[in-house]
Amino acid sequence: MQMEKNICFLGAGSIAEAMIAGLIKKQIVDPSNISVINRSDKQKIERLMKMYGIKQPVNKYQTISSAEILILAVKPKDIWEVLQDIYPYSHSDQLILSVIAGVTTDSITEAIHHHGPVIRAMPNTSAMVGLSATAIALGKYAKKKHSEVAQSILRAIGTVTVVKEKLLDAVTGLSGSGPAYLYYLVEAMENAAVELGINHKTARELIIQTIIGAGYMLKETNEEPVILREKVTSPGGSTMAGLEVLKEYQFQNAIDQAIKKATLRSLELGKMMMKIQ
Ligand SMILES: NC(=O)C1=CN([C@@H]2O[C@H](COP(=O)(O)OP(=O)(O)OC[C@H]3O[C@@H](n4cnc5c(N)ncnc54)[C@H](O)[C@@H]3O)[C@@H](O)[C@H]2O)C=CC1
Ligand SMILES: O=C(O)[C@@H]1CCC=N1
Repeated sequence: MQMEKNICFLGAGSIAEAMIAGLIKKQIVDPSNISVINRSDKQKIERLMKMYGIKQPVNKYQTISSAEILILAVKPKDIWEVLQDIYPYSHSDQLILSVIAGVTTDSITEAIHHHGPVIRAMPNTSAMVGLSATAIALGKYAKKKHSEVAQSILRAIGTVTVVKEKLLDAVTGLSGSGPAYLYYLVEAMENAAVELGINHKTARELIIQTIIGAGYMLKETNEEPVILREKVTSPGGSTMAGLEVLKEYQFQNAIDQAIKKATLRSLELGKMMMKIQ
């Protein structure tokens, strides 16, 4: 059943577009109930209107005040300006759903000057193909019914897991940024493959299927990754030789540090937002 709610996106970047595409493709919301406000880039809005049939707001502030759900999808550096601009038109009957890294529900609540429900989400760019791993956390005024609405919106772009808000920065470092770590790995695998004489197209096909296959193995077999790894690794074989090099270069330590640094950065982004206030 379609959700009969007016949704207004603030920010029309890649995450907003992925969400719009998912909501329409899965018929969760009728395009006529979606509007998008972007600071600049008229062409982008026109493309979104043409592609998805969404509405162009005639009056920005009327659109904001009549929306039942406001989705905040600008970069962290722009959120303070957005909240300053919209707070006189936002009200406590609206659900505010933010996908912005680092920015806490408390700081949003403080900036909008009312006690309406705020939910913070961290999706990832696999949202574009409906496969985001999204985590959400409820702000102090959000209830179960708001969580259900947020989850039905976010399920349009993949899976949704509810976590405590204090974990969302770690989620950002883990699964928000996670696709970038995997793409970085793919870049390295491709370079090595080409140097070894495999053509680029073949290398790409083999790597994609390897990643999909490993992902499915983890999901379908429920085996621990260490067990799956051991099953690939014959004693004295080629995998063991490869893994020894990864150990020598402290691969696991590098991943550990990357996730922790990304988590810290997410926290810093949130604190910067507090300082702007
Ligand atoms: N790209 C990613 O992998 C993920 C991003 N996020 C979060 O989603 C948010 C958006 O990210 P992207 O979509 O990648 O960014 P983006 O840069 O593609 O899009 C942001 C959009 O906001 C618009 N904008 C800026 N100021 C505005 C204002 N005052 N009013 C209206 N629109 C304004 C910009 O013109 C731009 O189109 C970020 O806060 C990011 O932390 C969350 C999860 C994953
Ligand atoms: O890099 C960023 O800040 C955003 C948050 C998670 C993925 N991209």
